[in-house]
Amino acid sequence: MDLLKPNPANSCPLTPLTFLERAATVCGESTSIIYNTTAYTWSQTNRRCLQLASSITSLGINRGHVVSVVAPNIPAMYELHFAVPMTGAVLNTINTRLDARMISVLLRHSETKLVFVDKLFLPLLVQATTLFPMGTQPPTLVLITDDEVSSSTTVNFHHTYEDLVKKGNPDFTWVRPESEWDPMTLNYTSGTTSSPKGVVHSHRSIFIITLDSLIDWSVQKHPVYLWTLPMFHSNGWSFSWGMAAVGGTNICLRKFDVSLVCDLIGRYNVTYMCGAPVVLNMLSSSPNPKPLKNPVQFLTGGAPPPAAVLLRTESLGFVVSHGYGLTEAAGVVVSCAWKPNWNDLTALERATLKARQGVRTIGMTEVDVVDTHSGKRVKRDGLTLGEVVLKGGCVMLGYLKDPETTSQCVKSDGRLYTGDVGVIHSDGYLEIKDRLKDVIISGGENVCSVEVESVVYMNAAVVEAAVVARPDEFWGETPCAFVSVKGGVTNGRDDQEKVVEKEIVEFCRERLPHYMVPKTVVVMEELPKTSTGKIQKVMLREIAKSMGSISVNAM
Ligand SMILES: Nc1ncnc2c1ncn2[C@@H]1O[C@H](COP(=O)(O)OP(=O)(O)OP(=O)(O)O)[C@@H](O)[C@H]1O
Repeated sequence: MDLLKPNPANSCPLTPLTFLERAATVCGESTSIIYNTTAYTWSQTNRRCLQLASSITSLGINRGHVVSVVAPNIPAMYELHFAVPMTGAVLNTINTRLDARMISVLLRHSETKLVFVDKLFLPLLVQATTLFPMGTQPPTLVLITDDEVSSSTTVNFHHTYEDLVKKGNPDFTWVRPESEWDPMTLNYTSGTTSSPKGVVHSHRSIFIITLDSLIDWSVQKHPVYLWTLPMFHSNGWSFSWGMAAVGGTNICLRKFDVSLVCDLIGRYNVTYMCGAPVVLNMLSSSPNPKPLKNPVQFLTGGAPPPAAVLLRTESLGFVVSHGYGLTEAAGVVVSCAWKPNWNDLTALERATLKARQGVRTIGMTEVDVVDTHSGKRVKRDGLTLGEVVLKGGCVMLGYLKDPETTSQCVKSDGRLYTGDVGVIHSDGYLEIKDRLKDVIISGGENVCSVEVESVVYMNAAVVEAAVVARPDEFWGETPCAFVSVKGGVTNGRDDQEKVVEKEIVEFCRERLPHYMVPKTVVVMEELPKTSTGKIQKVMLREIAKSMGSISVNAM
């Protein structure tokens, strides 16, 4: 046995890029991408990506260079997930909801050499490059044109996307990673809790998360996948490469719009889609939502889905799976693995179980909840709070140019500390209670905002809810709920708002211990969201802070 060592036949670097060539062989004539009137087959997608990769190489892009993309979920965005790493370069998909200043910061931080920009975002990109300091070379821009977008440009482009595809060599020998640890992607985090951090993943990590996610979600061969999750959000949780692995059809769309989404589901017989809970909320709280003709698998994650929202969405025919993950782990690494006997429970009981984040996916080595300081695991009693830690092959290489923050997160005990607070139930299932930074400490008691929110969401009038700390002279902090309600409230109608506030406080009093009940309720038209659609608690905390202490005001 001792003589048996890894050999060249089994040490080839793992990379998800090999899925594409296989898809072209196995299902070359099947549809790979549909977007408006454009449709490609897998052999066309393979050829287009090779041609594009060869053209990108001819622009001087080499191993380790960063190539960025600012585009919505259109075919070019999908193809670049293969074409860029096929040149040896690192793919950086930039959030299209960021402003010019932030985009400029990210382009400089990543030392981006080339940017592919969708026509709609061209003015933003041009503005971002004008913010480069004098003497700094801005990246080369490549324009992605689209008949759906009518915006004229005065910028003189040397390259357009389709020209690069056309000019490229279909027999290009793509650049394989020298090691599976070679960097493949760079993603800046959403910036929910701090400034965005540049997460770098290797080919190995993306290979593992892609296969792991397909298995965990039981994705069958030849699915029809609707792109409702932005591909820029943690690489679309790896399903861009995943669809090539299973020969799926990617239905692309520029923008999430409930009626368009419902139309596409029916038109193409969509079988799978993903999105944050906010997407579930939009689908299920639109006026007169129509039940689906055929069930659609929906994977949600990125934020805690309230049981009430799960219940509403499932009643329309969506089969919701719930996963937990973070950019630093490349996608979904914990999921609420469903047990057949849970099907016998009531709809509300099922939704409550499904709102728990669950257990590690098979690709992960360890997921636990530990005391942040000692690193020791907490009791499995569903009550003892601790920090969620992870270990597995899809944990990031680290934050770009930030070894200090990397070592604060990937600690010397070999685990990634997520900054999320959770409990482990006696059946071994994890439940996230909050982010460390969002826990409210009221009169010495820890109040987990997610728990209060899940109760507020059960109120039939509520569309969105977020609970944050309001500073208080007596209690230290008190829970303050921000809500938006069905039909909204008429601007300036204080009496209407007062009724909503009173009703929500009463509703919570009947269902929560006194110290957890929001002492303040603020009704808003719509809650502010981060660029990935998460409710922006930082901003709500500022508003709560500016309201001052209730205890003093009341005196
Ligand atoms: N199913 C889920 N339930 C509860 N929270 C979730 C779930 N999935 C993800 N999250 C939250 O989202 C976080 C990961 O989000 P992401 O990687 O997009 O960046 P971010 O944490 O929002 O931004 P930043 O790190 O810049 O503050 C997790 O750490 C967790 O707090």
